[in-house]
Amino acid sequence: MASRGGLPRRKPDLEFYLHRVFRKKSFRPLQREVIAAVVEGHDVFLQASTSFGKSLCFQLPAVISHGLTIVICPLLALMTDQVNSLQAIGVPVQTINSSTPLAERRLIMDDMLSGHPRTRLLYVTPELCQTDSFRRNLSTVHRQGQLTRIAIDEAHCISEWGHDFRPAYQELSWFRKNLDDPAVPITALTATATPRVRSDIITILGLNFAKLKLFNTPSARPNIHYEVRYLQNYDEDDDISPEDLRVQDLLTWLKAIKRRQEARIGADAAQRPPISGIIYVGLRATSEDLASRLDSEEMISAVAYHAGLTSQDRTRIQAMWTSPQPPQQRSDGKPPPIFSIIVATNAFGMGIDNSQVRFVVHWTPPRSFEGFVQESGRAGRDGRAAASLVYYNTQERDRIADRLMRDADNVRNRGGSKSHVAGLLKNQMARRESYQKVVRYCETVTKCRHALIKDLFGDYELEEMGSQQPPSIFGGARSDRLSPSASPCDYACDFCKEGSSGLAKRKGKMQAADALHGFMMDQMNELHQYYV
Ligand SMILES: Nc1ncnc2c1ncn2[C@@H]1O[C@H](COP(=O)(O)OP(=O)(O)OP(=O)(O)O)[C@@H](O)[C@H]1O
Repeated sequence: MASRGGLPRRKPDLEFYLHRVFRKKSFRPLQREVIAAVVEGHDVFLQASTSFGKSLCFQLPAVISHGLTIVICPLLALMTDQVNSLQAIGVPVQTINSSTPLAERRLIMDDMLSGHPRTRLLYVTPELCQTDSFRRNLSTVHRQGQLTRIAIDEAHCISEWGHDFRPAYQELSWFRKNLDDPAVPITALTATATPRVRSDIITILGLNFAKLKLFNTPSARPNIHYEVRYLQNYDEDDDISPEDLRVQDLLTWLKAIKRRQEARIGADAAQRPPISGIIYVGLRATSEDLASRLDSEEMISAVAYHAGLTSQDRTRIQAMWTSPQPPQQRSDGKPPPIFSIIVATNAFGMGIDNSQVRFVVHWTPPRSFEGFVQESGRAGRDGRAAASLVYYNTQERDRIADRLMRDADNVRNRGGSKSHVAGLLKNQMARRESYQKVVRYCETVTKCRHALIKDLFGDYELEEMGSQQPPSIFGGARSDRLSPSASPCDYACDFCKEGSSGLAKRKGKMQAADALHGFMMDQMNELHQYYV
């Protein structure tokens, strides 16, 4: 493990820059080790949960080093966020993207090619890196000895097996092939990558195995209690709709939390800021309906968030969310809420930072396992106890599987060159495989959910590749190495709390629950037909 002792003799004082430039008190676990490896000039692969503080792992080295660090970022909003916060603390940073005026581009390029650039970090899109003129300029900066390193954010976008495949990312292979003698070190960062995606990142970017340092945080977060809430399948004769059933169940769960809080802190409970939670739903309409329904409850303040809102509304909700206000009397005369809930589609997430989210609920099974890990990981970023709930029944399972199947049909019927269609189909297949993992996660009642997440995500393979993890009571240990009586997650999941038979009994509410095996086989066969 890299440590203070592992740094070169005249090692930079990382803490000094952390305090002085970035105004942070201390490194988060593992951050220092990653930064030290980057500063030492290694190729670095970092897979760390949302809000780990991955950006600091290339920003701080860029501030310490001479020369220019190029940062590749897939989203304008992410880029702007990071650039604004760096500018606010006085770091010389620039960005070239679709909205950069020509005159400003010229100034940035002039500085870049000056032989001693003032700019320390230059944020660009992967598409810009494909252009001949930018590549020529980068080669010049490299020949001048001023290209210090390349940081590739959201590196999973490189892989067709990933959930956010972006073809321009694949062309980033140009860096390693062309910027050699000496090779420019590359730092690849992602929150979510399956073993196949990881392997694509390492191979396509040409990361040097001899000099590569790998780091990861466990995909399952130790402070999150993972639970699947099984719902009975709906029958037309039922007098309660699936939606009502879920709302009822959620309200019961929230009321239990409220009671526990009142028992713990008594009358002070009303003075506390509300408990924050996110409910992820599949459709904009559901987000609107559910938010207004929950908001009508006295103990809840709820708001909808989706891509159909105006940008002013989205900004207002994000601001409210990132800096929660103390309890206030509401305009309708209701007492201050105990819970503040955002009912969101997956448009809500990236770059939105609230470390105090206490629960994340998936209203229906998530469509991808990577998405699930990322979204549930928005709970408990402050390290305190939090919960992840997934509502599940086999009807919802099959409905989503059908939708994914239709997506694959659409891709096939869309036409285009053979290789283009093959690439898209590969991506569709990856999506289906990812969804199968969601199904496996939800339907397994014989294993700790933390261990299951790590299995399904391939954490153990990273361990075997020598990846460093932050110290944790169980973060690096294989569950099957523990004694059979111990709870691998310290009772932070429904399996470890209720035991296999308790869980199986709850799952038994779904008729046809035993159809998992058949479902998996059908899915595999269909996938195979598509791919061949
Ligand atoms: N050592 C630290 N101490 C305190 N705050 C930190 C530290 N490192 C990073 N942060 C803060 O944590 C927040 C999340 O950081 P960052 O955006 O880099 O996370 P990330 O790992 O890139 O997450 P995501 O996957 O969501 O992009 C930021 O507000 C950042 O300023």
